[in-house]
Amino acid sequence: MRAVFKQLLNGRGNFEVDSNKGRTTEIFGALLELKKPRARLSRSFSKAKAFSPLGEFFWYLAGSDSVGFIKHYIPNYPKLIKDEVTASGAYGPRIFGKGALQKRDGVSEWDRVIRTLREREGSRNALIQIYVNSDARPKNGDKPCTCTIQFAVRNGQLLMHTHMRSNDAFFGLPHDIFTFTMLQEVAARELGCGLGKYTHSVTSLHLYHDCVASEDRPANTSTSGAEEYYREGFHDFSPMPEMPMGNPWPSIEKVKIAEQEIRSGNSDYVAPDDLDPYWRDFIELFRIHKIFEEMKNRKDDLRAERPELRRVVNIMKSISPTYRIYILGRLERKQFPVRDLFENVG
Ligand SMILES: O=c1ccn([C@H]2C[C@H](O)[C@@H](COP(=O)(O)O)O2)c(=O)[nH]1
Repeated sequence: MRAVFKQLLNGRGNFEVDSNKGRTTEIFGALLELKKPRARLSRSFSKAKAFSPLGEFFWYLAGSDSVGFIKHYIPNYPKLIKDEVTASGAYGPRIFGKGALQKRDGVSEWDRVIRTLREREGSRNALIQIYVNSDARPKNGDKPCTCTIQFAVRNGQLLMHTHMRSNDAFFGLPHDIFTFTMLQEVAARELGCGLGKYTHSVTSLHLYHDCVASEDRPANTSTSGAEEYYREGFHDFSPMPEMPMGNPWPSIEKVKIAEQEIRSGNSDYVAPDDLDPYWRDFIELFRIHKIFEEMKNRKDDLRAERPELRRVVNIMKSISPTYRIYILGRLERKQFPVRDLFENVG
């Protein structure tokens, strides 16, 4: 993130481009390489998001194209794709769907790719195409930005390469890196391989000068947000915990059920006892997100909500310290003095 912002804010050879979503500074033909894909959360105090990428990751895993689902994590989503109900360009059905879209008789693209690599490690064919030519029709408001994701096994390590036609460096890139490197780790565990590097190429990697103001996206936040992030200096690149060994799908299925229950209203959901803490943490993060949403929807003053905050703090104490900064960052953004939280809530 630092390298990308540095290049976009000061670098030579960038283009200034008027897109249909606003004026941008663009790097044309970027190649990013993450040697440690678990360091997928690039954190500063002002920009530390975990809830929305995690929600988006489970939206993919669920194979869903429901706008109602993703709106819970990214409120602005319907505006971005100009549809309130169905995200026709959603990645989940294209990766995990087994139905008509793929016309593959019950085998998802994901399963085909895993099978391909099981049969022949050297394959250059473990590729999932996301953007298809029929997406290009002019009136389509939801043209996928990701063209392909591709997996390969080299020296016993599972590598992944994504190609995107278009990537918003401030809002989109952190989400895309998070979700795709999570998919990489799922594939590595499923195949019993080590986790190799993640590479990510983008035709147009850009930063908006002015973006349309909305609840989630105040006007002109990309450039100034990137400048602020860059200037801030505090960046934590410590990796996320490692996904437990073995086939991750039984645990993923449990978290998918939990996520759906919590999103539908049950913020007291109790995670199954036999679930590894790695996966249980995600359930607890979904609960915290739900508690924040309930408070927001009731338009309550956060400071007056001590019992709710107590619940958040208790959950926070029970999960990996990795995620604390996101919870505290969320409270800060709501102008809740974190110091008070510790003094008054414990
Ligand atoms: O996964 C995604 C989806 C969208 N975008 C951004 C890239 C563009 O700024 C915008 C889509 O606009 P077009 O490229 O379709 O004009 O959304 C991303 O960064 N990542």
